[in-house]
Amino acid sequence: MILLGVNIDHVATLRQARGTRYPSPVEAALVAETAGADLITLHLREDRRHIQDADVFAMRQVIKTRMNLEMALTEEMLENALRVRPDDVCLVPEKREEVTTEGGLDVIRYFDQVRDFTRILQQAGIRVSLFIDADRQQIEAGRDAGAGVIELHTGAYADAPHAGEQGRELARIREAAVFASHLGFVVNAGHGLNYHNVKPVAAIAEITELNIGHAIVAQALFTGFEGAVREMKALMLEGRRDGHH
Ligand SMILES: CC(=O)[C@@H](O)[C@H](O)COP(=O)(O)O
Ligand SMILES: NCC(=O)COP(=O)(O)O
Repeated sequence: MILLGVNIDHVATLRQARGTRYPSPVEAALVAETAGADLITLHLREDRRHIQDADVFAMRQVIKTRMNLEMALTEEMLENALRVRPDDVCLVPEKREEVTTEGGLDVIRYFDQVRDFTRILQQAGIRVSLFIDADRQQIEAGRDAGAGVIELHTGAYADAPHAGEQGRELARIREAAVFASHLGFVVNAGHGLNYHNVKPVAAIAEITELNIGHAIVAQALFTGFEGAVREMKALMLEGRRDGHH
């Protein structure tokens, strides 16, 4: 089984471009669920460049599957999460000047804070995922911090300039997924996945869930949002079933 988390951040990007009320990320989330999304992911960034606080609260009221809130390691976001009570929180690094999430959370460097946030969120009944690079030491630090889920950052794989580099990055992801799975983690993956590169990642049996957003929202411009979600889910299931690409 491989689950699809549809990240609806960039529906909000289009709305924020003009400050209108449309397109609605909430409407997109409901369409995505109808189209086969197993959960909805949204990233409330500190700079509110796309998802707004109101989107998070509205989403909480209507999502029928699972709500996965991505957030930075800040007190503000922790308070937010405890108010909203998403099903999952994914702790991600944030830098104001970044175009998109550049790397994984440095669990080793911020160990105490990761451990404390993880405990507080888990005590509130929220499952905690750590968005990390495919790195054994980071995975082990995540275990020591008490997290039960990791999401492997697939950006380096997605951005690889040629097949050789892409193959090496895929091998790193596969090894990390096997290692983390043996440690008892639920292993997810995401960032930069699209219709051309998703199948090899979906073929990794230790991966439970892929979080995909930008490519789906982009495809929706041409085929509609429902079709874009259905196509991505179909490719993922194909990749998993075939076990190859
Ligand atoms: C953490 C992650 O990989 C995604 O949520 C990504 O951050 C999408 O949001 P941005 O495109 O704003 O980075
Ligand atoms: N954590 C990855 C995510 O939620 C979506 O990332 P992207 O597909 O928008 O790059």
